[in-house]
Amino acid sequence: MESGVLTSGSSVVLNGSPDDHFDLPLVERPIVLKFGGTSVGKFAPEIAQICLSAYKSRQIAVVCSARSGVSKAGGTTNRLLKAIEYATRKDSQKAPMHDYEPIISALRAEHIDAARCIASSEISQRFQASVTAEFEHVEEILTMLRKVEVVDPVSEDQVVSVGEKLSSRLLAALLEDRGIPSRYVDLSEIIQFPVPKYLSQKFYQDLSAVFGQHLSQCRGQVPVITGFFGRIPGGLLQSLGRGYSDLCAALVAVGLEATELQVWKEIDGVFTADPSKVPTARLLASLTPDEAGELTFYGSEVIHNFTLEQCVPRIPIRIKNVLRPRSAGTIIQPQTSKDRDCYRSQRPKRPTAVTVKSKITVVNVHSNRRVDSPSFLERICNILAQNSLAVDLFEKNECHVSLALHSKDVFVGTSHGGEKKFQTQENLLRKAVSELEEYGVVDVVHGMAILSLIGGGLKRSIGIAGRFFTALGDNNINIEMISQGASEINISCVIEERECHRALNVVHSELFTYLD
Ligand SMILES: Nc1ncnc2c1ncn2[C@@H]1O[C@H](COP(=O)(O)OP(=O)(O)O)[C@@H](O)[C@H]1O
Ligand SMILES: N[C@@H](CC(=O)OP(=O)(O)O)C(=O)O
Repeated sequence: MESGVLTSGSSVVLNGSPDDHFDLPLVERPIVLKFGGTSVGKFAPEIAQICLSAYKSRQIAVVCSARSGVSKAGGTTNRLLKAIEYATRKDSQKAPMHDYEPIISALRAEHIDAARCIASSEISQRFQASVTAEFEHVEEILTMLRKVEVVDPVSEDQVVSVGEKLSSRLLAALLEDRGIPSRYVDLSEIIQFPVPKYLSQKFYQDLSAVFGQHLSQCRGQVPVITGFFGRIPGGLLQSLGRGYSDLCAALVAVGLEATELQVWKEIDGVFTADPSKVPTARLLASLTPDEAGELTFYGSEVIHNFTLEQCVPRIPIRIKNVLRPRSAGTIIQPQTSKDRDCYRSQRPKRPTAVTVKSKITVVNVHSNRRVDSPSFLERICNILAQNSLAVDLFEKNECHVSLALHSKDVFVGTSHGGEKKFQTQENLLRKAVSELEEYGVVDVVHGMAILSLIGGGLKRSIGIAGRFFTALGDNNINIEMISQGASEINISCVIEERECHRALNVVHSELFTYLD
């Protein structure tokens, strides 16, 4: 088969071995490489080199997020969102510090400056012209928004999508510059079919098939794809939130029946603990999708949940480091339910990783016994649901319930004018607590963290929980709440947030020394 030719596949089978899921022979299935914002922002030439090496031996497709500088917080997406916020402020004409123009000028200058790594002046000029045109369009939208002083989801998406459009244009230009036939692929208006109100798995299956068909047109060229896709009524940002480019890469991988999705970061892969907090943490060669999902949920977000959901059980995901491309990274292998049972029985009887999730509030409700035990639980769940409060850990006995909640702003709807409405979790909690007080004495403890031990082998391991809690106790780390059972691969407890760094290290040296 011709190098770089992509073919789409659309079969979807949810059981059987991973290779049974595909129509295409192995040789025709590409690798999808996804690059995050900080990597594209800092290491575009290194990324071009990675693509070149991969392209020499395989068919590849590339997905890019918007450029960031040192951190995602100061990245293109955040600054475009800030520009929208300034444009729609009611006092935008009056307050010079809320002028969005300096933000746009700086972004334009940075993108033009990024063209420095393109050697060919012709390719560089073409890229720079696209930067100018994209920002002219952004300015037109922002001028309109300044007049109406409110943002609608379509305009928000149009502005935000420019981040991914320009990073993908940059990488496509760089690949062309390095002699790889490449094609910039804009997915920001790819959805031309009815979108259901709730984004179901069927919708994602249809979408990945559409991506696959669209990309099969890149005959003989490496597609460099915007990690932004749309249009979704209500907006991509509002429907999915941040991290959508990981989802996009997963859907591209499914649509192209990729042999592997490689998510390139600035870290070697998944470690036994966050290496920025635990210096002795070790790189894990492999991880099950269940373990990766638990790790992500409980604070170690190395891989986005969306990506896992779409790739599992079909496509392996490999986390790799843009700065150490020769390192094999960490692979998350798809598993069928049969594999899972077999794997669990073979998994070492020890934990895989320890993680911490901060910004936790614990709510304890001691029943006044005005309602019986089952109704007590039902009322509590209703109050939480009515107040849009999600619970991370839940413990109950006959007359006592403890809840651990992660504090974040909660999206509670859109006004008639299209304005997004958020509530801080604190406000939602205050209201919920006043309602819970009808059923008992409520106390609220802020400044907590969830410490979790994750591992496929935990269920069959005797004595691990004991060593986990003893290590904490021996080091005077107080445990506010314990939970084991909701997931058989996770043992969690709630501790004070100020102790979480120490707790991670204490638990790591007690339970992960087998690696030394
Ligand atoms: N178990 C873990 N293994 C690897 N990284 C972890 C783990 N837990 C937390 N992290 C953190 O996740 C981040 C992963 O890196 P990266 O994805 O490149 O950063 P970003 O989230 O800024 O894109 C790092 O900041 C790392 O400290
Ligand atoms: N640029 C988007 C999409 C994204 O997924 O970014 P990253 O791959 O850098 O996490 C965001 O900031 O949310």
